[in-house]
Amino acid sequence: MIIGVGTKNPAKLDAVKRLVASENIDVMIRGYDVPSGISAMPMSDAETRQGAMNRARAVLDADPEVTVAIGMEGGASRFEGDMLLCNWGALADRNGQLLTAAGARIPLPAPLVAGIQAGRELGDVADEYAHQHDVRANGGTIGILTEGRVSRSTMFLHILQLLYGLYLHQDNERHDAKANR
Ligand SMILES: O=P(O)(O)OP(=O)(O)OP(=O)(O)OC[C@H]1O[C@@H](n2cnc3c(O)ncnc32)[C@H](O)[C@@H]1O
Ligand SMILES: [Mg+2]
Repeated sequence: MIIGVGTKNPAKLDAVKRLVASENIDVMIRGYDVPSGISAMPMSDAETRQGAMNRARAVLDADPEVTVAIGMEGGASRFEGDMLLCNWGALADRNGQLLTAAGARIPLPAPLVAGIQAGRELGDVADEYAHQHDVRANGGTIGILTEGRVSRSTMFLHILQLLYGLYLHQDNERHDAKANR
């Protein structure tokens, strides 16, 4: 069985590796450079979730060998005067199932908000803010802002645990429905 992931970003792929290891799932993980179909810096929950769903569907289209596809997308979302870091994941399978789940959210500090409001990508602004290179592929903005307590990979792992749990739950529901017929 092959799990296809709609990214080449190591922080996101690491989250999938950690899920597979912790759940003891016997699969191969493949990363695909697929389009998210949204802007490079999504500015709402709706757009961010759409990006995650688009990536998952695009992976199923890209490789017929993939049985389950995952898309992960990061973005920002306005909430009561704050700009929150927001992240979404999507899981799609060949039976037309499409599940989504969101991750932890924290307000972005003013310098980061100013950067993305000026139309820049958060990853670039975060590099400058933290004086680091390629924050997006390593601990992520959430890692910087939490002093390493929660990395981008750990945040996405949580989303993947939600998705995998939801997927198992759907499966159980289907079996129960069949048994009660
Ligand atoms: O290669 P892909 O999978 O596209 O990975 P990415 O790092 O570009 O991540 P996203 O497209 O999901 O994120 C959309 C934008 O938000 C930025 N971003 C989101 N979350 C971030 C985080 O925790 N740390 C750094 N940048 C982040 C990212 O750099 C992009 O500009
Ligand atoms: Mg991107």
